[in-house]
Amino acid sequence: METAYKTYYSQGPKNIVHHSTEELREDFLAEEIFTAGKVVLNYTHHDRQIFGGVTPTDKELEIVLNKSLGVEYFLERRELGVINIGGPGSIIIEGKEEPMVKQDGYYIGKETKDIRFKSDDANNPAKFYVVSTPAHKVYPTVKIAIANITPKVTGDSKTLNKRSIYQYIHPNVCESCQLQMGYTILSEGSSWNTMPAHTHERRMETYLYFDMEADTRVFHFMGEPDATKHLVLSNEQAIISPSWSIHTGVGTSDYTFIWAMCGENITYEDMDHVAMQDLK
Ligand SMILES: O=C[C@H](O)[C@@H](O)CC(=O)C(=O)O
Ligand SMILES: [Zn+2]
Repeated sequence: METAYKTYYSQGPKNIVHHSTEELREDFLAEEIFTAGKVVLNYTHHDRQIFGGVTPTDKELEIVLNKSLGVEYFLERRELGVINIGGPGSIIIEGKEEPMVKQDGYYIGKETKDIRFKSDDANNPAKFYVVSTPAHKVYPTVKIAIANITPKVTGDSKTLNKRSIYQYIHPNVCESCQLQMGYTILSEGSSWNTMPAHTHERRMETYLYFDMEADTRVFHFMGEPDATKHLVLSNEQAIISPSWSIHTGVGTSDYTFIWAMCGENITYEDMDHVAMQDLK
């Protein structure tokens, strides 16, 4: 059965000048990513990134997108990144099963036909965050464990932004056509991600915020640097950041996030840094 998705059309900075809070949420926020026993997908026309959650319980799940993408099978012309943020599970790729504990990831190359997602315990399901981008070359499928990544430690506790950036899908770890994906963990007492802020006109990005208590909120900021707006996010919600927008957030307590980018290049450092005096 074809997997449904929610479509988000592209938005330019002029569109959002008069957006109400509700309209901002409708155009940029994915409110529920992990639904027990289901595949939940979102399709943004910003660089045609697909992002969502696969939460298997008592049976295996797969992503079926043939008719809606106009292809024979999901990854005919796409690549896929996966990171498990839930209980232990496994991924079965072309019949070969690999265990996936929390923080295990995968790069799955174009032309992979059969991918199934499974949880060890239906009461503590795996939560596979998945991001797919258009791809035109086959690169090898690689399992990625957080323990094998040397994080980039950045920020400072004085400015409340000390954090470790784990680059999962990055040229240091594996090849990809355009997908870049990683996991950022804030140090205790730090609450700002991606501050100082940046844009990257050449790439869009999506963020998934998670590992939050029920009452914790992240104030996520978006918009052109001199016209920022915010949305309030709770646990396991995701947000689209167009290439022209900053993307930064501050939490009321602990949180973690996964970022995923695609566009013209895979040069992680290719950012347009915003000076503090230019933020409005
Ligand atoms: O373009 C790069 C992305 O925004 C993230 O990698 C930023 C991030 O993890 C952070 O600064 O906390
Ligand atoms: Zn960024």
